This record gives sequence, structure tokens and C-alpha cells, in this order.
Amino acid sequence: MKSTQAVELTEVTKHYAHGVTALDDVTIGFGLGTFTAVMGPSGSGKSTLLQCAAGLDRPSSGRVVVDGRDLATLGDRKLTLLRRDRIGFVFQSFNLLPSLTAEQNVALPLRLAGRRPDRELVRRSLAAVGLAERGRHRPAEMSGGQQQRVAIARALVTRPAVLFADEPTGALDAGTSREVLRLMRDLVDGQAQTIIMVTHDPIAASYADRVVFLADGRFYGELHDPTAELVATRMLQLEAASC
Ligand SMILES: Nc1ncnc2c1ncn2[C@@H]1O[C@H](COP(=O)(O)OP(=O)(O)OP(=O)(O)O)[C@@H](O)[C@H]1O
Repeated sequence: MKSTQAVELTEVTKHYAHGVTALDDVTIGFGLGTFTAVMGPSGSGKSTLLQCAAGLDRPSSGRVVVDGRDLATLGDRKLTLLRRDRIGFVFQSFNLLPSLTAEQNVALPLRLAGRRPDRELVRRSLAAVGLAERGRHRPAEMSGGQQQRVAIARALVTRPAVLFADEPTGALDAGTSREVLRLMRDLVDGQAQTIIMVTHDPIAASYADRVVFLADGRFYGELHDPTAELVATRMLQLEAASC
């Protein structure tokens, strides 16, 4: 039977040098076509969770399954291919190439995969993020929100099973953040895209279907259909508890 989970972590622990345990026996599933926010105090393990879930780092123990593939069974080359073809990333700093136009940036993952970029596919990807008219523009000619939308189009051009977003609105003002979050919400509702987003912002988290909380590397509960107020209250409790 096909799993309903896009990503599954089972009893995942990650130790770093100097006795740091960044993740401690974490079991979480991320359902297909759902939008999850990951929150927790600074140092609680959010980035480590994202890195392990996205196959950028290997856990010390436990199991990570992405798109039905157990990452531990994949060698480095197969893991690289899985990341390239089935996983999309968006970062706080957009990471667009400044010398390339929006279209060229969006086409990049196809080029890296050795595919000839399909212009229609690239155009459709830009249209899906509301930037059909901006294909010839370079990043410096666009606002921060527009650049982040190009980054989202680029992340989705390969139709990945899951989109990981690490503080995607961290560099944006409130209004522009809302545009990007609304876009992410629409991608989940309209195209059943799976999104996992790390954020510090309760308002950003309120766009998700679910918020999972981490504290000291451990899973610390979740909220479904979150409101910004409930998320902020839970975060204050976690921060007070981990002081
Ligand atoms: N490469 C590393 N080597 C050693 N320790 C690390 C490494 N990366 C992270 N850590 C430690 O692991 C713990 C979790 O870090 P992580 O970056 O996952 O937290 P975070 O919740 O994303 O924090 P922030 O919100 O500040 O970005 C921290 O104690 C951190 O210092």
C-alpha cells in the first residue's frame, strides 16, 4: 500500500561532536499534500531536522523515508539524485544567481539534471507564482518577495515530492511575507504540494495545516489548524521551559 506520508522520521537521533545531541529520538510524519511548520527555541534542532529529513545530513540513528525511499539504503550518488529530482529547497536568502534572468534561474535545476529546459514548463512555473511577465528580469530588478517567488518556482520546476523551506520569509517585510505565505498555501491547496517550513514567526506558522514543536532536540507536541496567537503562546511556554 502506498504511504500517505511524503516524509517520515522514526526514532531519529543526531549527535554532533562535543557531546551535542541536536535531535533526540524524534518520530514525526509529514503527510502528502500538507503544509507543516517546524518551530522551537534557538538551538532546539529545527535546522538539523530539516537537514536529516532532506538527506543533506545523515542521522546518527533512526530511519528517514522520503517519497517512499529509506535514505539509509541509498548511496551518496542515489541520495544526490533523490535530492535533485524529488526535493525542493527554498532559503531565507533566495540564493538566485544574480547574472541569470528569472527564466534562466528557474531552468537551472533542469540544466543540472542534464535536461534541455522546456521553455513552456519554465514559463508555466513562473506563471504559477504570479511572475509570468518577469521572465527576462534579473534578481536585482525584482523586489525581495518577487525574488523569493522565483526561488519557489525554481524549487518546484522538477515537481518535487516535498518542498523544504528554511525561514523563507525571514528576509521579507510583513506585507511581502504574506504574499509568499499565501502562495505556499495556494500550492498546497491547489496542487497538493507537500511543504515543510522552519520558521520563528507565529504568523508564518499560522498559514500551515500543522505546527510541530521542538525543544532540546525532542518533539514537543503539535498544533493543528494553528492561529498565530496559539502558536505564540506555545512558543513562550517552550522558551520559558528551556531557559
Ligand atoms: N555542525 C554542527 N556541529 C556541532 N554542533 C552543531 C552543529 N550544527 C548544529 N549543532 C548544535 O545542534 C543543536 C541544534 O542546532 P540547530 O541548528 O539544529 O538548531 P535550530 O533550532 O535550527 O536553531 P536556530 O533557531 O538558532 O537556527 C545546537 O546546540 C547547535 O549548536
